[in-house]
Amino acid sequence: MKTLSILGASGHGNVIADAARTTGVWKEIVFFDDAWPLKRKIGQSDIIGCSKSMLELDPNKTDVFVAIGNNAIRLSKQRALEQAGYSVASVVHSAAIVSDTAILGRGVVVMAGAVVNAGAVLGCSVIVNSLAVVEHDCILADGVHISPGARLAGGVKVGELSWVGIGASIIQLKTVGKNVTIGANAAVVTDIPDDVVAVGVPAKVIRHLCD
Ligand SMILES: CC(=O)SCCNC(=O)CCNC(=O)[C@H](O)C(C)(C)COP(=O)(O)OP(=O)(O)OC[C@H]1O[C@@H](n2cnc3c(N)ncnc32)[C@H](O)[C@@H]1OP(=O)(O)O
Repeated sequence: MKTLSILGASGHGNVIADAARTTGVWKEIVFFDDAWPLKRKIGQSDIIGCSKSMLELDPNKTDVFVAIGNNAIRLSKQRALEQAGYSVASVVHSAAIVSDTAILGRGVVVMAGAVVNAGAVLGCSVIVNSLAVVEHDCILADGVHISPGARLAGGVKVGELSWVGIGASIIQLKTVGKNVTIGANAAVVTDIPDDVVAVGVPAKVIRHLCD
């Protein structure tokens, strides 16, 4: 059994460690964070070094995981670790439901109570947070975060680095573009273009991020 080394000793990281423990896949879970050595413990786990010292680990003895909430930073750190030869794990909480026909990329986490249904395809570094629902045939690109309790109906597509806020809903077959933020509790009933913030019921664009 390998160790799981998690980059990012945040609340999010602590939840990922909890999820990883339920799987029984790793013999121990340790953290790396730039708050080390001032901060040395998170939850049940030790923080044993900073982000630089993580690159001294033997890739044969550890899997790695990036637990950073910011989608762009998480994805870029994951790609850097992969380029350095590390194996990036995916973590599926034992109380999540993931269809055998769903496809999960590297560095995905599916938290407690979440459902990922048949034919869904999740890219790398995707977060499916607690109690979120990703229905059949959804396609989530790299670096997407589906927040707690958000629900994506069948065949929804979400572009790279987009964030679907807590409790939001997206009706079937709609497409959310790249680098989009969908606000908490929004109801998405139309396609949403790239690089915008959309909120409300029904969701409307309130900001263009490239302006
Ligand atoms: C485990 C975890 O914790 S995972 C994290 C889960 N967290 C979330 O999902 C948070 C989602 N974030 C939001 O909903 C935020 O409000 C955002 C990102 C949509 C907007 O945040 P900001 O850019 O700071 O916008 P700001 O707060 O300035 O609001 C701008 C306007 O939009 C409105 N607004 C903001 N969010 C929403 C929303 N979810 N629904 C409806 N209206 C909203 C505001 O009332 C404000 O309206 P006004 O101009 O008439 O006063």
